[in-house]
Amino acid sequence: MDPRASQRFRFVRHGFADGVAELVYAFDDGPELIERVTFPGAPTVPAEREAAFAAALRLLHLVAGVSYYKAGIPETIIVEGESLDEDSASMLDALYLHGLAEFAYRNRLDLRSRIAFPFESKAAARAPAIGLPRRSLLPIGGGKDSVVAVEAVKSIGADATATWVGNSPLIAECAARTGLSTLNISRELAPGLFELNRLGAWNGHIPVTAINSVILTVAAVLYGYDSVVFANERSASVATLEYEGQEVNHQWSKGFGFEKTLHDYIHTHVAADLDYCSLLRPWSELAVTSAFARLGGAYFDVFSSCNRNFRILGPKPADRWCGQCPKCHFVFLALAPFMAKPRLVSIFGRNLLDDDALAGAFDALLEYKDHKPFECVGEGAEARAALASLAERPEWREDALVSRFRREILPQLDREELALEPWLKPGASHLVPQRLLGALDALG
Ligand SMILES: CC(=O)N[C@H]1[C@@H](OP(=O)(O)OP(=O)(O)OC[C@H]2O[C@@H](n3ccc(=O)[nH]c3=O)[C@H](O)[C@@H]2O)O[C@H](CO)[C@@H](O)[C@@H]1O[C@H](C)C(=O)N[C@@H](C)C(=O)N[C@@H](CCC(=O)O)C(=O)O
Ligand SMILES: Nc1ncnc2c1ncn2[C@@H]1O[C@H](COP(=O)(O)OP(=O)(O)OP(=O)(O)O)[C@@H](O)[C@H]1O
Repeated sequence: MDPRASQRFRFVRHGFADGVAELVYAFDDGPELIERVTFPGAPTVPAEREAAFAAALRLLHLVAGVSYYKAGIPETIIVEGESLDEDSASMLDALYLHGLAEFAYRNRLDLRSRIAFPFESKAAARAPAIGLPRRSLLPIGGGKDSVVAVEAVKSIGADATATWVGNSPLIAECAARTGLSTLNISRELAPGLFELNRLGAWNGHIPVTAINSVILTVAAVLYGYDSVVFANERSASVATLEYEGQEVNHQWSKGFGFEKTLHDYIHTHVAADLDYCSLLRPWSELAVTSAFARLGGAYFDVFSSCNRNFRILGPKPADRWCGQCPKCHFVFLALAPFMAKPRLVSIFGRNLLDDDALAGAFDALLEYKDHKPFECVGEGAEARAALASLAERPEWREDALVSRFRREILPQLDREELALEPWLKPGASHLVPQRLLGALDALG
């Protein structure tokens, strides 16, 4: 079937048995697309958590549907067997619209009039507190951000479990290195999606952090944790570009807007005592790389931020760092001001700032003659501050791209806007609960 020609996207049903969540979708009356998420050693849900678990599972069905909806983007969305309240529908409208903004921009589609989740009731009853134990799930993505958050939580001795979704051996190695208890949740996308892709379905970026966030929300209720503590930095809230009045942010579901929406939604619709937050929210990318250089020594040989490692189907890099993608370029640049040069070069296998062929790639990171890449990279202004600081250091200033920056780009910039120090100061906004505020202090 051709999902592009479909009229309806259907949330068919969801269920949970033997630790496996089954999430079922379909276009029109076409074949069912079934995603499975496996929670290892799942306990029986205690009676006082049953309603919260059902609400979290339903939320997962609705949020994970974005992977499938995007294949056809039909006119009508149908949620079978239940009715949504207005808050749920508007939360989902926002997630699908903003989370698919890059997908829409790159495919030249306008989703603004198309995404409308149906709703019936005005408001749902508020979820009660369910006595969740005081311990945290800490998601691990294999890169520097989660390492920094983990080390901060460890520094205050809080009870926490390193948790990851998917079967990446690289993430497993990082999680083991934390020394915390671990939880690995498996996620199997519906095989039919890959077949639809092969046949020419719409494809592109989806808000995967939202999906991981809700998988961990289900896990928190199931196993008994009172907080899901992500490691999304302040810089993630800044849009990649603006187009026809709409912000397009590759990292939308890592941004503060989504964090606040999901935090509030979980409190009102899942469990009043389950917190969702990001420990790194006050900090820029440069503050995080500076903290990683300080706290992350035990992970230097196992971490990687290169997203090409995390493909399900596509080829993975031979080494931890492909050296070709914007994420490798940005992380190299953002670590350089804070790490001894030989150490940094040995992590990446070569000096990326001494390669003329990467001039255009680094220009985009600086937002010089181009917009920021569609990747998880920091703000153009912080990339410029990092490069300006290297331009003053004898060990870096003669390297090809630093020297080119000094000659060609630096003279066009306002030097007052190139200081590194302001980027190392925290912003005010965060949703970190009282119990974990000490971990926030540990990063300062
Ligand atoms: C690893 C990666 O970057 N994948 C993106 C890539 O996918 P590709 O086709 O090269 O290979 P696979 O990852 O094997 O995926 C195969 C197809 O499966 C579909 N799919 C996959 C995962 C999923 O959760 N939902 C899906 O629908 C999709 O059709 C794939 O083609 O390109 C795709 C198209 O642009 C992207 O959708 C893949 O992105 C993954 C969902 C992914 O995990 N990406 C993260 C690395 C990522 O982008 N993280 C962001 C977080 C931003 C946010 O707001 O959440 C970041 O770090 O900035
Ligand atoms: N497979 C995953 N399972 C669970 N959480 C994940 C997974 N991948 C990423 N995350 C979480 O999503 C958030 C954003 O991911 P991101 O890739 O920015 O972080 P990271 O891998 O820790 O650091 P880096 O920016 O160096 O890649 C982090 O909190 C991270 O822990």
